[in-house]
Amino acid sequence: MTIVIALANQKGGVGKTTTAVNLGAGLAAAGKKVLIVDADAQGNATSGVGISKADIKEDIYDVLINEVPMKETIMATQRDGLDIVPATIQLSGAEIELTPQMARETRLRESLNQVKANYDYVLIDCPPSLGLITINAFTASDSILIPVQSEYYALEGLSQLLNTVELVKKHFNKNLKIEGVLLTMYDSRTNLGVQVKMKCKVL
Ligand SMILES: Nc1ncnc2c1ncn2[C@@H]1O[C@H](COP(=O)(O)OP(=O)(O)OP(=O)(O)O)[C@@H](O)[C@H]1O
Repeated sequence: MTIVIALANQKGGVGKTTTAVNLGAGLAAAGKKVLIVDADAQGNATSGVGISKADIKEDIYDVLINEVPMKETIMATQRDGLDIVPATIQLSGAEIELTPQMARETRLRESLNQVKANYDYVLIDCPPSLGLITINAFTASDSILIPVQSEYYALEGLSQLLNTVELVKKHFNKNLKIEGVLLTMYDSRTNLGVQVKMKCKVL
């Protein structure tokens, strides 16, 4: 059975993309079939797995807005077992374009449902916001892995993130779970690092 995990935190630069790419590559190296869905307009997961922007014909924007079947956007990477649905900067307009559309919260789930049986794991790299794209990711996922950077404002905004999870559970995906908090850029030699780790443990 396929496991779909969203990497999410509306704070920027906490390690969502780095985790998606490395977890994806690690799972593929362990013999699993993995699809990364790049849902961030910066397209860093796309370039992170070695895809050149010039080679992308259709991307996640076309899936969400133009209803292009996801299988037509999937690109193989150089690593066996690791595929990606790429993102480009055109995704930055998608939040606004999705707003008046029918089934705007469930579009990613519906398109993913057509391909996910081909994979053991699907990892969705979310943008640094709690907008419609992140809601689409939560609606399509079994669980959410929350990278938290070990820094001063690490836990700020986490309650908003958890509220969004509750709303998605209530309206679109009652089985959605929190996979866990992943502490990134942790330095055990600093008091701050140790304090953030303790706070994450009591969450
Ligand atoms: N575990 C880590 N240790 C050290 N540096 C890291 C780690 N994870 C990520 N970084 C670095 O932190 C920066 C931000 O990481 P990344 O792009 O993965 O974050 P992000 O949450 O996806 O960002 P955004 O919110 O902009 O999408 C990058 O320069 C990355 O190389």
